[in-house]
Amino acid sequence: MQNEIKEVLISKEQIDQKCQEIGKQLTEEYDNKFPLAIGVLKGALPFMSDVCRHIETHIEMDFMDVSSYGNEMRSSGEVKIVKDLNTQVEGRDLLIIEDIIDSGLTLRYLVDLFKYRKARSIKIVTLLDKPAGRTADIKADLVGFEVPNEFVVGYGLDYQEKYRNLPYIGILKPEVYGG
Ligand SMILES: O=P(O)(O)OC[C@H]1O[C@H](OP(=O)(O)OP(=O)(O)O)[C@H](O)[C@@H]1O
Ligand code: HPA
Ligand SMILES: [Mg+2]
Repeated sequence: MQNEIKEVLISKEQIDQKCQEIGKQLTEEYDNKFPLAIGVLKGALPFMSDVCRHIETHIEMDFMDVSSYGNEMRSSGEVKIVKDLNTQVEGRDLLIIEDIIDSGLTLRYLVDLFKYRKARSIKIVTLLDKPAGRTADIKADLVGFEVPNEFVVGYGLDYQEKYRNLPYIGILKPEVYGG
């Protein structure tokens, strides 16, 4: 698996450090507010797991499984809900946890959905932001790292369901995707 990576963009140590910093900020922001932290599966799983362990105030956790990339490197443009929340969001302070904002279509869809469901507040934290990919109008409240306009994998992010278990963020060798 490791020999299929062309370049490590963000190391495990950088990610660990960032999770600590973001956890500290979220602790201050949500102290005594009992927010609902919503992990967007599957990509956000490692980031949510690591960042939540640095939040030192009560939070509730739920998950939404949405998919728009399938096995492709471009968004299909259609966000499919694979699994909805189990929790009512009306009147709640929501913290959406994402691995990456690329086109922004996934988050645009989710934010509109949670507004319609009458959330009290909605904030977005994302490990990665790829501004050059943006087609929808959406911005995160907290961003870990900006990434260039390349397809990245690792730490939750997949190419054809592989590489999610890498501990760092990297770029694949072109031959892996037949480039
Ligand atoms: O800003 P966007 O262009 O919408 O891209 C971001 C979304 O795409 C990926 O999910 P994907 O649909 O691949 O599902 P997955 O998390 O299960 O891999 C990623 O995990 C984000 O949720
Ligand atoms: N890598 C993996 N999954 C993604 C990406 C990416 O760069 N952008 C949106 N989903
Ligand atoms: Mg994916």
